[in-house]
Amino acid sequence: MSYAVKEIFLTLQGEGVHAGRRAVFMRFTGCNLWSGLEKDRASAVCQFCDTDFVGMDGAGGGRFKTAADLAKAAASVWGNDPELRFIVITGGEPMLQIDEVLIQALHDAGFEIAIESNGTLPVPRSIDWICISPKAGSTTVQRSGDELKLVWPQKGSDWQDMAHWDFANHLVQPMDARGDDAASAANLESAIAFVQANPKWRLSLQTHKILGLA
Ligand SMILES: C[S@@+](CC[C@H](N)C(=O)[O-])C[C@H]1O[C@@H](n2cnc3c(N)ncnc32)[C@H](O)[C@@H]1O
Ligand SMILES: Nc1nc2[nH]cc(C(=O)O)c2c(=O)[nH]1
Ligand code: SF4
Ligand SMILES: [Mg+2]
Repeated sequence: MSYAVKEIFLTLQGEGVHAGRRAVFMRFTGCNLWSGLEKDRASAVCQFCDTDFVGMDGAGGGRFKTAADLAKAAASVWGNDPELRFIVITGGEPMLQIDEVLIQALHDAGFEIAIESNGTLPVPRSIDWICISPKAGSTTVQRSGDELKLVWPQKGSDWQDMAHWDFANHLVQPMDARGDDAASAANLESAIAFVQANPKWRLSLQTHKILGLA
């Protein structure tokens, strides 16, 4: 199988438990909860997405024929130092494309692998760090992992039920209202109040946006 990749870039992981860590980001094309086209946003299952995952035209993007080719591209973005290689696989929805062959190729290249997934498809435990971000209106089948990251607020999401799923870390991340600063500020305030009331949950900020990183 081949892989459709939007972009591959070096940055710091902005979100969650690994925030601040040097990471290669590999963003796969396509999602099962939104086409990625603005004309479809209002009718999509997931309507708040902050990401362009359409096409293969980003930096380092393209169609990769083999897992080995893709792992080689990721290694070259990391640079020469083989130490502490860390890759975050995201999208779009990366589980539409990731397979064991790719996971093995990235491990062979020395990467510790993290994933950002909406949890609608099972995620293999061969991935080292599983972050699931459930979306209201979809069925989360992947109910275990390292990090549950709930975008907040989300009408129709049952966080009390989620708290019983098998995750090591529980985070709430304020919804970026994409240009509506007042709404973003209200979402942040609401997320802080939620954490103040529910000590099982921690705040995750999108620090890359604060820092002006990709
Ligand atoms: C773009 S998604 C790609 C991975 C996967 N499809 C998912 O939803 O988890 C990456 C992360 O950004 C979060 N996210 C997307 N739009 C957001 C927004 N407007 N505000 C805050 N977080 C957002 C998602 O919930 C997810 O945790
Ligand atoms: N720096 C940075 N950190 C991130 N963490 C999760 C992201 C994502 O889009 O999946 C993301 C992203 O797009 N950039
Ligand atoms: S599931 Fe993830 S990639 Fe898909 S539209 Fe929602 S936030 Fe964006
Ligand atoms: Mg992002």
